[in-house]
Amino acid sequence: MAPKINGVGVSGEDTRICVVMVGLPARGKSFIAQKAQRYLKWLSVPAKTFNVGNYRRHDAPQPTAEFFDTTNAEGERTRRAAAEAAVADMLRWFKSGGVIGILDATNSTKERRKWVIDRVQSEGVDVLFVESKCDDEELIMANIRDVKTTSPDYKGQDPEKAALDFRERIRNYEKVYKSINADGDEDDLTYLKIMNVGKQVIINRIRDYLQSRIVYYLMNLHIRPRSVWLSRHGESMLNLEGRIGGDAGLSHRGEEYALKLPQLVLDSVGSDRPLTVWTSTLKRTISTARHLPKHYNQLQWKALDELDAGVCDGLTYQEINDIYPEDFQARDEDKYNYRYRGGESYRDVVIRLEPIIMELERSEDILIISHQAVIRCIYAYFMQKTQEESPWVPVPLHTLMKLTPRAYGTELQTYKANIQAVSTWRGKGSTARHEDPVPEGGL
Ligand SMILES: O=P(O)(O)OC[C@H]1O[C@@](CO)(OP(=O)(O)O)[C@@H](O)[C@@H]1O
Repeated sequence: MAPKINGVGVSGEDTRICVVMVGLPARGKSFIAQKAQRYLKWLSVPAKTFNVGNYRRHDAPQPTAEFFDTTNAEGERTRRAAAEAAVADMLRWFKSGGVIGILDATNSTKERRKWVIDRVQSEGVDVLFVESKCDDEELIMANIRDVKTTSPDYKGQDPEKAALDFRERIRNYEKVYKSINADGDEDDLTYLKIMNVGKQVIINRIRDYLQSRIVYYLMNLHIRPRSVWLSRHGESMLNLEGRIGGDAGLSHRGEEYALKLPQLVLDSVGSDRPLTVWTSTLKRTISTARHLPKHYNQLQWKALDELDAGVCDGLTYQEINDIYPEDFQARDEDKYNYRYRGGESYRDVVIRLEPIIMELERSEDILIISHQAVIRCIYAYFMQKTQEESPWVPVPLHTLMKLTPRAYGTELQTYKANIQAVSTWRGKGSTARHEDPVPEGGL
């Protein structure tokens, strides 16, 4: 079946792309590869990263810098074998239905790039090179700090010695590194060159829809420190009744949350640095945001409105089960894909949230005040939740969540307002108005 992105089949029955990372060590290649994989999987595009370093570690678990000297024949052989094993695995994975394979390695010479093209294209897979070039010392240093503390190559070693060795390794790569098309003879390659993580980009010969989607996403990434805060609206009058959807105002306790939110945010931000606030267009989120400081910019997004329950809007789960028992059961069986009659599925919500994610990636500090289903979808993007898990993640009312992107994942902190609220979480099969207790996990 043709893969689908944003609900549209991508061009051709068998679009398969090998995204080949290029660049010196400590240039954020793995960060970019991981993010691209996460984004694509969130959009239901089968994507997988093949990290050549992981293959190399089988034979050379903790090599010193001289292993990476190109005059070291043994090192060269081992590295070549690791690249071959990674690409062979990737090609097998493509045969089993993979769509975007990401080859995470330095691929820093023209010869290596030529080899990858020959190997991969002969199997009918297109190649998109993504080079991360960086001469910003601060960024490089941050990456070196990260590597020396997190890389299995230096596990158990003195961090300072590790940093020195890693710098030496980089120098060995620098001796042979050629930026893509630096000599003008790689002009026929399809590539995206990102300088200093987004300050400048060069795009060459991007061919199809899916390639341009990947490129557009990567162009919007930045690595300046920032966080994203998520909160549901305060408890609503319909939440009290256990009714879904609608456009009700806040309950008394919901109003209390709205009043407490500015302090909760301030405690979490740790300074009066302003945030940009995004709400949905529904009353309950706008009311929740209304006591936030005036110097916070506020924006309403239709895309942040709650999952549309169609004919079930305003009903309790018990009423849905009574009137549409087959629908109730179908939703429990496949909650991600179930679309309410005349309404939406979680999959539909992810599709309409895609521009929000893109905008989030471009932005600095943002506070989003939205709804249970929408927050689950955004949370799934940052925390890599599967489609089976995400529609069931508990997202309690009156709780602020802070997500901070880090090199290899997202850090989560939660802040409880300590204002009571009903539970709107519902377990499989249940028709309870307010199910309690709510399982651990999520917020
Ligand atoms: O997908 P489920 O678990 O039904 O949760 C979504 C539901 O959560 C609710 C509350 O029950 O969201 P919210 O109060 O955040 O607007 C409903 O409006 C919505 O239909």
